[in-house]
Amino acid sequence: MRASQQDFENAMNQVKLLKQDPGNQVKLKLYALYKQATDGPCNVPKPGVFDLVNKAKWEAWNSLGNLPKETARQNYVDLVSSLSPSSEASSQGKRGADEKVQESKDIVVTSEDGITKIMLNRPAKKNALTFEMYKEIILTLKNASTDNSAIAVFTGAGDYYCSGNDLTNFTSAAGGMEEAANQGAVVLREFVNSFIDFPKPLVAVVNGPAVGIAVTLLGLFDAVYASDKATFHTPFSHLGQSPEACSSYTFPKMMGSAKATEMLLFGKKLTAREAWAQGLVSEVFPDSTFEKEVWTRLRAYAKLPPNSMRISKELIRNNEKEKLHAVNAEECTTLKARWLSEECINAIMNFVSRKAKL
Ligand SMILES: CCCCCC/C=C/C(=O)SCCNC(=O)CCNC(=O)[C@H](O)C(C)(C)COP(=O)(O)OP(=O)(O)OC[C@H]1O[C@@H](n2cnc3c(N)ncnc32)[C@H](O)[C@@H]1OP(=O)(O)O
Repeated sequence: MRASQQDFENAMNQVKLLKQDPGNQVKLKLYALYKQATDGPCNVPKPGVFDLVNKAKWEAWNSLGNLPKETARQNYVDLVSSLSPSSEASSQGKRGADEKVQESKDIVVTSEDGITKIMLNRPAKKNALTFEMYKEIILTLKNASTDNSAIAVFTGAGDYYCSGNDLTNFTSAAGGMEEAANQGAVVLREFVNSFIDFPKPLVAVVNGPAVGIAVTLLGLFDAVYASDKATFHTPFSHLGQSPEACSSYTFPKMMGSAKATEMLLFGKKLTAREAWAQGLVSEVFPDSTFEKEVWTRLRAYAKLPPNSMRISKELIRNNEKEKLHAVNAEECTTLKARWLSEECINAIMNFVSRKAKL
């Protein structure tokens, strides 16, 4: 049966009630189907190269070609019903001891042997962080701070630990670049705050290369174990951006300003051993025995008295907490302006159009 105009309007209202952001790709698809169903095939000129958001919307609409209005209306209704509360609920997962505690495509959270393991699971994109992943991690850390685990551990699936921020986060955002930058700064601030405030020992198991925010965040971890295949790269100047995750404070403090400058201003990539020598990494392991050695050690650490570990962490972190929050706020304000700069837009466009890689 074909969707009626009433079904279409109901679906439009349903979209406004979605509790979970369906993600940029779905939002673009919804936009395109809506335009096709109401105006027919794309009939407006292609926006300019710097008008990233409207260009992405135009491309999504234009890609529907001569799809009939009725089919677009039906596809819109079908897409909205696939995002209905029942499917939203199923992506939330269940909680419990020694089992998968959160089921999501890109972040897999398990709890076993007193360890909450948070695995970035987008290996085809080198575990680049989408807006949705930032939000999921905020929720995951909130849950992990009160669950029955003793420690929390981040790692990556596949050959990378994480290639940092997904550079298409801004190019595919619906709603304008300025709006995306505003929202990005709010999400980033909350995301970094959740690391500053996390009350239990937080460990990174860096299984491969780490880029951008995946590196800067390490300054807020309590221990960082790295495979000798891992590298640490913060190419902020290459991207027209500036440091985040409190690294403008933690890196100079940890490694001295001369070494921090090489990383944060000049984008020098460090090997795992160099990162260890700078104090960013606790210990480096041969890749062949990395997983076995590290997880055996972490299982032993997770048996230590949890309250004692939490209280000791609190003593250490409390000396710095206020400062870290202030640095985070300032870095987010600075980055928001950077994201709207020509330097940054050009760098992202070059990556998206495959002209530049690190
Ligand atoms: C709430 C917002 C907060 C923002 C905080 C600010 C954070 C800043 C940063 O993190 S800056 C760092 C950003 N990251 C990068 O600049 C890395 C870009 N990626 C690369 O240079 C390369 O992909 C690589 C060196 C990581 C890996 O190269 P290679 O081994 O040759 O693999 P591919 O390039 O073919 O990658 C495979 C596949 O993954 C996609 N991809 C990889 N990284 C990213 C990324 N960061 N963003 C988006 N997509 C990424 C890549 O495009 C390929 O996709 P494809 O197969 O072509 O569809």
